Amino acid sequence: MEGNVFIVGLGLIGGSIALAIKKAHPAAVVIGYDVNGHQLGLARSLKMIDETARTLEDGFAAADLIVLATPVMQTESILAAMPIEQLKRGAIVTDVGSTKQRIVQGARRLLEAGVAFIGGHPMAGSHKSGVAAARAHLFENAFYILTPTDDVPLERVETLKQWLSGTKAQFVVLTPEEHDRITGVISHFPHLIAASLVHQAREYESKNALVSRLAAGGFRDITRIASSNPEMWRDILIHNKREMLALFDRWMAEMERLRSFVEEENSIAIYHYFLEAKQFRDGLPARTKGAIPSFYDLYVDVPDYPGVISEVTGYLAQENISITNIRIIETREEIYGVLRLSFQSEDDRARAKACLAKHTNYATYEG
Ligand SMILES: NC(=O)C1=CN([C@@H]2O[C@H](COP(=O)(O)OP(=O)(O)OC[C@H]3O[C@@H](n4cnc5c(N)ncnc54)[C@H](O)[C@@H]3O)[C@@H](O)[C@H]2O)C=CC1
Ligand SMILES: O=C(O)C(=O)Cc1ccc(O)cc1
Repeated sequence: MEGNVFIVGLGLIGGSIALAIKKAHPAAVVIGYDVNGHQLGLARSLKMIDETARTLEDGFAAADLIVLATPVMQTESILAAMPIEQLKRGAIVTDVGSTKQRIVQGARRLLEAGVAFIGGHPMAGSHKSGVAAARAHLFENAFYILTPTDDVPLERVETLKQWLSGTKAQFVVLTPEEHDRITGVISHFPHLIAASLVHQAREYESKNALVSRLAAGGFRDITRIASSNPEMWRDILIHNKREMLALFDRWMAEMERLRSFVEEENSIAIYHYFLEAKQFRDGLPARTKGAIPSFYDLYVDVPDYPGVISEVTGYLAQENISITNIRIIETREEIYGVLRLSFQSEDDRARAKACLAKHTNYATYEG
């Protein structure tokens, strides 16, 4: 597609969207703006954007597609101040915020003026922030939720999907209310729980320094998301306050129930509690695309020396096994690190496992 795309907020998500748009639409001109001059300069020097806008107004006036990739509170303020009369006729406005009701509500003034605002939320990301962590493939295989209101013609939604086709995400249309309810339970509330578990461990740590040294395995898995950006999550929780409060009530009632099982040493109830949770979790569509993007992961214990990643990827390349994602997980011990390789299919993962067993003695396990 051709035209001007204006991306406001060149961080992890804005940068990744810019890369995906440039990849799919080389003829488009991607213009960027960020209040942080360093992020903006970096995006320009990494060639994620073609131009920088001097002011927000300059960018808005030039754009056929406007992508607001700022933290949710800022997105609300930008929408409130957007000079509607200066927008191009037919321009589409979207955002990438993790919450939707307040943002779509804030965009009502655009919708009332006939501007197509289509709320968006790519359901993938990272605990990292900033443009340096942006990747064109960040959203590959992930769900990308769109929340158009009834006033937006379907054909505009299709145009937006085409603009975003380079994300290789799977689009799902929901109402803003459905979006906030679902993401509340699977994403927002879990961040809160993860942070609270870390607080609990930290309190114990003050009594026994061994706590953090022994914190491994399950604790690290369940608290990974506590390393996310605190400002971003503060704003998300406030935006989705209504759902959070409802979830707090349910969670506390659930904890009371569970507490009583333990207090009464009700082994049958405890066993069933774990069993039912296991059955539901094991049955999540991990083999297809879940709400949290899932891949066929293979964990490889690799010695911590330079070049080990290219060694591993080199063997896989020799056998034409393609990797959709690669990540180094925090080193668990001094000598070994864990490399997480993601594949598109079970078959690719099995081939990779066999390939690495043939060429190396690194332990592998599926995740
Ligand atoms: N980080 C993640 O994993 C995901 C984040 N999101 C959503 O994407 C949005 C952006 O998040 P990230 O890219 O992670 O954050 P980030 O911190 O990496 O980037 C945000 C950028 O917006 C800029 N910014 C802030 N206020 C601005 C303003 N008024 N005008 C122009 N630029 C401004 C900041 O300087 C920063 O460069 C948030 O709304 C978040 O809810 C959605 C999916 C995943
Ligand atoms: O890294 C993780 O597990 C995340 O939770 C990433 C993420 C963060 C915010 C979103 O709105 C969607 C996905």
